[in-house]
Formats: sequence, structure tokens, C-alpha cells
Amino acid sequence: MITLRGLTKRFGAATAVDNLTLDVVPGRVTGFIGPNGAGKSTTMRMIVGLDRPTAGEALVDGRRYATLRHPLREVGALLDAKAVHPGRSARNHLLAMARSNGIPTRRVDEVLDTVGLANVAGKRAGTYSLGMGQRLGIAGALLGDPGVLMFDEPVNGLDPDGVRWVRELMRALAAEGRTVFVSSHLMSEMQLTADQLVVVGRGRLIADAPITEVIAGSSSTAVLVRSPRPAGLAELRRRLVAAGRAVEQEDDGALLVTGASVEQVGDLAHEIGVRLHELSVREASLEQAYMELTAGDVEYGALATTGSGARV
Ligand SMILES: Nc1ncnc2c1ncn2[C@@H]1O[C@H](COP(=O)(O)OP(=O)(O)OP(=O)(O)O)[C@@H](O)[C@H]1O
Repeated sequence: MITLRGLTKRFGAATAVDNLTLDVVPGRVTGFIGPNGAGKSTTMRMIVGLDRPTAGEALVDGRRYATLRHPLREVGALLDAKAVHPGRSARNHLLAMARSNGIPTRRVDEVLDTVGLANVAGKRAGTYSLGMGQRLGIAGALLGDPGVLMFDEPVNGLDPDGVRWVRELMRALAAEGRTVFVSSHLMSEMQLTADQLVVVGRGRLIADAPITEVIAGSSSTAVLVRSPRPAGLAELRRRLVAAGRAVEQEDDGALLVTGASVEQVGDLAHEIGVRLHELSVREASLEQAYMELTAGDVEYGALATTGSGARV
């Protein structure tokens, strides 16, 4: 478990992380998302003692990182995949990490196997591709078989096969009861990987909720209603609009209702005697929900060059 209490980091006048309080619990993949510069990396760096909080604290299983005797056995982290000496082989890099944490050598070969680098483990890390570097970083995080794992942008630079491998790895680690905290800008991937989401903007907490709740809360999540009776559907529409719901009509005549639950729409249809052929939820994508949540917190926005003209 990771516990953040009033966690704050200021760099001079700028506040990178602003009073974050939350728990990242075991047995789930918790996605950590937010616009560029929102404070995700700084938060993760404070959890593993690489940055010192200006105020508040970050604890791993109730303890500060600095007080852990064998930290790699408690918490593994992929923070900067390039933070490997380029002249060192992957195997030697992991061996040095293992020695300093009382981890047996055979574990080095195990994790090299797990991440698919066994065949190139003797090559200098400086010759590795971006994706291979990510795999080496992940191997380092797994090395101590820790109960808490953090990954900052783990799929960065990976090919589709690698992206899928990371997704399955995260899910498997959480299923084993570990705490998995992972940041990413790829919302479609997050939607497939995470159970819980922590959303930050300008250092502050915007949301901490199950992914299903985040998506259900989006204004793009709607109820789809289809009926063989156009007159009945028109009456349903009139009633819904009168009740303050937003209703759109699809090209095939179906209604898309926002701001009402399936139960409410179904009950109303029953009340006025409209026969239905479909009543279902059309879920927003995580990307849509994310865009709404963070709309006011995008720090490095550019003017859109096409479409709506909205700042993105
Ligand atoms: N060492 C530092 N000195 C000064 N400012 C810093 C330092 N590290 C981070 N910052 C600033 O803190 C803010 C948060 O940065 P951080 O890298 O934590 O954001 P992030 O959410 O990880 O962003 P991204 O998605 O772009 O990786 C940014 O404004 C950044 O410029």
C-alpha cells in the first residue's frame, strides 16, 4: 500500500505537487493520469525518496522509503528507463542492484527471462532500443519481488506486442495481491489496464475513483433508446426534455439521453406505454471522461488546428 498525506512539493515559487492525500491499495492496478507537468513523476519520485517533500509525507506499507533496509524488496519502480550506465550490460546492471539489496543472483536471470531480455543480457545497455530500455527498467522494478510496484510511463516506446505484454504483466501483478501504481498518457491503454484511477492536474487531486465511476460520470455516457413506434419515442423525448435531460436523435431514429440512468428512462417508457426494442448504456471512452475532468488544468495547451477550435 502507498499512503500519501498532504504530500506537497515546491520548486522555488512553483508548486509541482499540491497537498495530495490518497491511498493506493493492493490487489488493483491504479492508473495515475494527468496533463503534462501535473506532478505525476514528482509524486512517484517522492515515494521512492528521490525528491524530498516540502510538506506532508509519502509512505510505503506505513514506512518512509529512507527507513527501508532493503528497499528493492519492498518497492520496485521504473521511473526513468534511461537511468542506466550505457557501458554496462543489462545483466551487470541488475547484478549490482541485486547485490546492494541482498537479492540472490538467480533472481537476476529470472527477471531477465520475464522481460524477454535473456538473449541480449550481455550487451551494453547503451546499445538498447527505447523498448529494450523500458524492459530493463521493468526488470529492475521486479528484481526484489516487491509488494509495491510503480511504473512511470512503462509502455513508452514499446511496440503493440510490448504494450500488450505490459498490460498483462500489470494485471498479473495486481492479481497476485500487489500494489500497482502506473502512470500513462495512453487513455485507451489505461482503460484496458486500470481498476482505479487517480487523476491530477496542476499538482492537485482531481479524482480518485474506480475507472467505471469515472466513465459513468462523463457527460458523454448516454442511454440509448430504440423503439419501433416513432410517435411513442417522440413522446418519450418530450417528457425527457421537460424533465431537463439532454436528448439527441441518431440518424436511425434512436434516442441518446444524457443525465438519466437506464432505470429512469426504462421506467418512464413503461409509464407512457412505449414499446422498446433497445435500452442500453453507451459508455464514454476514458479519453472523453479524462478530457472533461482535466479541461481546466492543461498547463501546456496548444490551439487546436482543426475541428472545434477548443484548446487541447
Ligand atoms: N527538479 C525540478 N526543478 C524545477 N521544477 C521541476 C523539477 N521537477 C519537476 N519540476 C516541475 O514540476 C512540475 C511537475 O512535473 P512532473 O514531471 O512531476 O509532471 P508530470 O505529471 O510527470 O508530467 P509529464 O506527464 O509531462 O511527465 C512541472 O511544472 C515541472 O516543470
